Amino acid sequence: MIMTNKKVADLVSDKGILMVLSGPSGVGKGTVCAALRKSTNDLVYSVSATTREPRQGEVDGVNYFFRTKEQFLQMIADDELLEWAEYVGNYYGTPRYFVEEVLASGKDIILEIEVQGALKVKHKFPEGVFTFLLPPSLDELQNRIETRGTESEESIRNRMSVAKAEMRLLEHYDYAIVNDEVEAACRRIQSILVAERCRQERVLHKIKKWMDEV
Ligand SMILES: Nc1nc2c(ncn2[C@@H]2O[C@H](COP(=O)(O)OP(=O)(O)O)[C@@H](O)[C@H]2O)c(=O)[nH]1
Ligand SMILES: Nc1ncnc2c1ncn2[C@@H]1O[C@H](COP(=O)(O)OP(=O)(O)O)[C@@H](O)[C@H]1O
Repeated sequence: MIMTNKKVADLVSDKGILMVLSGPSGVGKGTVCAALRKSTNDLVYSVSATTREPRQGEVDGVNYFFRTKEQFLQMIADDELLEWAEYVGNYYGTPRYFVEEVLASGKDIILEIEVQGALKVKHKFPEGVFTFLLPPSLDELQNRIETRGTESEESIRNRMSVAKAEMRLLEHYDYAIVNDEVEAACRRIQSILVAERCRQERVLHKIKKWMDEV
């Protein structure tokens, strides 16, 4: 059958984009994701499971699925997690089915996860888009963790030392964004998503197949 009437736009838009957003504790990942959730309807946020205690104001099922260590280990055993990692004494993991469903429905999804988990996702989803959020400076990073007021002195020290190790893994990411100002960081992430939707490799095989058929 001649398929010259088929719309190219329909051809190229099927699966959504998986974006991973990493960055040191306190850089503003949560703040930037919350702003993106408000302003961008077609970007879905993946809610992780964790064994850490909820902070004041955090809601189960919105910020995280708060689980006991036993429950978390059971999720691993049941293969319910796309990836998981231990970070400063707690477990964190991404529920797998939700991510798969969102991508299959054609929507984009953002995973706010630390670097070990991000590298595991990269292995499973090499076509994912890996973005690293950088602080304007290390002093400002420490200042942000301190002003957030959620961590003990020990937790701040641990997070700052992990931060330096995490920033050394920047080379594994596709994009680096400085979170100097929240709105500007959001605009940069939205621009990345727009550009990635047009990335030639995402559509090339479909266009080739279509051209072979017409
Ligand atoms: N690997 C992995 N890391 C996660 C996940 N969810 C959150 N994280 C990361 O775990 C780290 C600690 O998160 P959190 O306790 O909320 O502390 P914060 O970064 O200081 O706000 C951060 O780097 C998060 O991005 C997940 O599902 N998997
Ligand atoms: N661009 C920014 N400029 C100034 N303060 C910021 C900015 N982004 C986030 N913050 C503040 O820094 C602190 C840490 O942000 P948060 O989103 O909790 O970081 P993360 O999720 O990366 O640990 C919060 O108090 C937040 O209000």
